[in-house]
Amino acid sequence: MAKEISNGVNHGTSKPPPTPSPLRNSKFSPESLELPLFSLPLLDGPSSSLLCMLSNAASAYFYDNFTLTDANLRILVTGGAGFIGSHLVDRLMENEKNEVIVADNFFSGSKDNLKKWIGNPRFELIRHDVTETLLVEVDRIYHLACPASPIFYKYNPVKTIKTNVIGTLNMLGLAKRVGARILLTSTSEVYGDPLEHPQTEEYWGNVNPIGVRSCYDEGKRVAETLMFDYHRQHGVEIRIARIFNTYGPRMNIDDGRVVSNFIAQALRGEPLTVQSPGTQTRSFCYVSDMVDGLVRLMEGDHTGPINIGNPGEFTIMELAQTVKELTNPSVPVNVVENTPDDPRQRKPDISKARELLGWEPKVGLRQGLPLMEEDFRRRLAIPREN
Ligand SMILES: NC(=O)c1ccc[n+]([C@@H]2O[C@H](COP(=O)([O-])OP(=O)(O)OC[C@H]3O[C@@H](n4cnc5c(N)ncnc54)[C@H](O)[C@@H]3O)[C@@H](O)[C@H]2O)c1
Ligand SMILES: O=C(O)[C@H]1O[C@H](OP(=O)(O)OP(=O)(O)OC[C@H]2O[C@@H](n3ccc(=O)[nH]c3=O)[C@H](O)[C@@H]2O)[C@H](O)[C@@H](O)[C@@H]1O
Repeated sequence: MAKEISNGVNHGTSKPPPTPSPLRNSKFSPESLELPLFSLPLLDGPSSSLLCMLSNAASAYFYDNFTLTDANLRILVTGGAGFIGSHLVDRLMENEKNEVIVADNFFSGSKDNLKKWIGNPRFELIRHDVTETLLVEVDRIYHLACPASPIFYKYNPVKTIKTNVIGTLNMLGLAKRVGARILLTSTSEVYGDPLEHPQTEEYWGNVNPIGVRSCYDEGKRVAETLMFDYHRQHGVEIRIARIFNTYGPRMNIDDGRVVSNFIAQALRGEPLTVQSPGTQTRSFCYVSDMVDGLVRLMEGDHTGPINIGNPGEFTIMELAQTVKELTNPSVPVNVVENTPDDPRQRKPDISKARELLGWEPKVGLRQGLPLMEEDFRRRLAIPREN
């Protein structure tokens, strides 16, 4: 059972949940709708299937006839206390018609990231582990819950794979039951150590199934499979984003990812640790661009998978030199040992995102790094010297 921690109010089972929002809209007329075939047979018992039919049908009507800004949506964000999740919550809460529920176990996320929304009547925060079932009446599920830094996901690999597999199964079960649309934040790691470059969505990947990263990359691959099986078998409306390295304010300062490591090291005057050989490449997407892509994918018409990332490609050594130049030119750059199975190259082909979502990133690395540096300076209490 989820423990409620926000607003001093129990938002769990003590009061009946309001009707899903498309049904709450006064212009909705269920009689005028043809119910979709995929809601049959009644696999979950009559009441939930009926709810699913009505909600799916209502959504179809609703989105054909109204612009997004007219929508009253109740939105669940799993992993919403984390880095990308908390920025997504900010974006969703900006629309005053939205209600947002965050479910997070705070493994790598923090209530601090959401503090500006705590107490807002349109916002609820639930301490909840997605490996347990959750019942909330929602229209949308952004399913982000999963540690993303390799250090965090390798810390307890069995838990990581449970989060990816059982957690996604639970969220798909919820989506099916309440007729919600669900978006999975998958990863470029499904391409493994890619033999095709740049990576298109058609590429099936080159992944080690038994390596130390497998709990994460194979876990996400199974999560994608589950999404498509629920879609084909149960008609659940799905969206899959394949996210490429994303950076920005609110990353955990010591979470081990490369951009946060380099900025923290530069600010502390410590050597930047380039893991060998330093010629491996990554493509870095600023978090506001990522959130924009996720919302467009969720509200668009395409299941995906769709790559969302910045196609600008940098070697890790180039990244270190750029951080050094922008943040602290006096720090040394050291080459240190790498970890197993580190992908040698990564760059998204974003043709699909451009064509199907009308999306492309706007913030370049040299614009984004200083924004992140400001946030890290504030949190580390290292003011800029004039
Ligand atoms: N940031 C990136 O570069 C990147 C790249 C590819 C994919 N992604 C995906 O995007 C999502 C968010 O990544 P992020 O960078 O914000 O990571 P993050 O670690 O900051 O956020 C993950 C959130 O999920 C929560 N969480 C973890 N396990 C949970 C569980 N079992 N139950 C409930 N909550 C749980 C954490 O506490 C945290 O708040 C993840 O699914 C990640 O795989 C991120
Ligand atoms: O884009 C993705 O799909 C994935 O990107 C990252 O995974 P990874 O690229 O391995 O992230 P980092 O730990 O930031 O490493 C990037 C590169 O920097 C190197 N690195 C890392 C840290 C460091 O201090 N120095 C350093 O050189 C690593 O060896 C690696 O080559 C994310 O952390 C994953 O959650 C995400 O799924």
